[in-house]
Amino acid sequence: MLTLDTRPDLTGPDLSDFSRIDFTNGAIAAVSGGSDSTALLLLLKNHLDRTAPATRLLAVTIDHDLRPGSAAEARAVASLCAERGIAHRTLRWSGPKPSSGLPAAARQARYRLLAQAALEDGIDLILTGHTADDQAETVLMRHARDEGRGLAEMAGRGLAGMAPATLYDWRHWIVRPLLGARRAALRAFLQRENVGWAEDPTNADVHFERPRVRAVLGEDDGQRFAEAISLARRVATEREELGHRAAILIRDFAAMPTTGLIRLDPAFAASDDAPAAVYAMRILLAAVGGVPFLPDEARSQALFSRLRAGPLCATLSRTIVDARRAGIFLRREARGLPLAVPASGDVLWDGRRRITLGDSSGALLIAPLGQAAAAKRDIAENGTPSSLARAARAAEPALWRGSECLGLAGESGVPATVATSPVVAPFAGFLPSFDLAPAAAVCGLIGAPPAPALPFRGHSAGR
Ligand SMILES: Nc1ncnc2c1ncn2[C@@H]1O[C@H](COP(=O)(O)OP(=O)(O)OP(=O)(O)O)[C@@H](O)[C@H]1O
Repeated sequence: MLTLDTRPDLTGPDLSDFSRIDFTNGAIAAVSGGSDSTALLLLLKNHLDRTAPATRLLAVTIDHDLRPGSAAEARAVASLCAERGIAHRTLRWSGPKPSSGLPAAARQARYRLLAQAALEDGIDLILTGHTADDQAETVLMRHARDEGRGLAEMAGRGLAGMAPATLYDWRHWIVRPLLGARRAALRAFLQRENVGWAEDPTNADVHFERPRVRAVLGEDDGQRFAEAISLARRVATEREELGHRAAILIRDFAAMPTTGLIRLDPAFAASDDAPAAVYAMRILLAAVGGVPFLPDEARSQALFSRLRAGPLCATLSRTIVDARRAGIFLRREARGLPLAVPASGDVLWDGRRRITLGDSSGALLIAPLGQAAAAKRDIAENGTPSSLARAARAAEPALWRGSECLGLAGESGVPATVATSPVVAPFAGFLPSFDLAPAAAVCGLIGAPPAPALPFRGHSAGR
């Protein structure tokens, strides 16, 4: 099981956090030029020089183009890399910047550009310099949003903080080898090495939430820091354990009788492990609805209690839950399905399907199959109520030429160049390593491609 290493001190050459990472296919170090990521770069370089000097190492700096000094900071990283014989690239976030939610948009752009560099250079592993300080700040910020709950109470899963590894876009592993390190220790290391770093003025700008939390963390004697880290450790362990139990329930009780329709055995609602059942249900609701986040816990609990009480039909997370004697059926609601889009390129459709379209004629469209076309299709006789199977099919993506429906991908009449593959919606963008087990269970259920194995020695996907 992956847990946070909170050793407060580290010295460069003895840093052990790299030793379990599999560098076979090279690594990208995400280096802003700040102290943490500069230390990451030098520690990593030392480690690779000692253990695997032939490893491909690429440092990537994202120039967010938000401050006048950002290009110069990127150049400073480039010259440090040149001195140390490390390949380096700068990628610029060009285009319009939003007037609100800037930190979140910058973060999104940063990951997108890092992934672009990874793709272009054929390296899947990305390392960032997040530290134990970042972790404590993240946990306290999330906790502040969880108003009304005491720090010791059953905490939301977000309080697990950042995972040691997160799969981005179901493709690139982002690993955070310095999560156990304190920023002060990293700065001391850089000072010993005589290497400077850039100070980002936004880090001290109290208009932003993180610098405010950072200031609070610096106020006491490390008490709040220690509490936040130990909370994160505890919640991370609980979250992984709950995920494993939810995965077992999904494997034991869930099936997909037809595309787009999930059936839970009625015994699911009678499960002894109600917390795991609610968690499994939240994950399935998000997956069926094509939503990147889990539905609200309290509403999900209420729905689960009603499921225990008997038949119902309810909607949550864009998913219709239809519980009857034949089973508990989940399907995408018809409301809010995507409008017709031209069939070309690579599309994430409705958050649920990755569609690759080889058509460049411009004559084909992707749109929901719809009720009329679904009514004309044969439905397999497998005990599933045909009305439910048809309703689920109606919300599936189909290929159209004008008003003529060519059918669903994979059917005869649909060009073989059109391929569709299911997506595990709540984890498709970011899959924290805490959640590997339930993600693997949903993958198996809906036939999505498995997540690439964790880049740690001795680990495989799903554990
Ligand atoms: N502009 C950037 N270019 C490349 N990587 C970045 C950039 N900004 C952040 N990162 C990566 O994300 C991590 C966490 O980001 P955060 O914003 O906390 O760092 P920072 O304060 O900008 O810099 P540092 O972590 O180096 O002190 C960094 O350690 C780094 O690995």
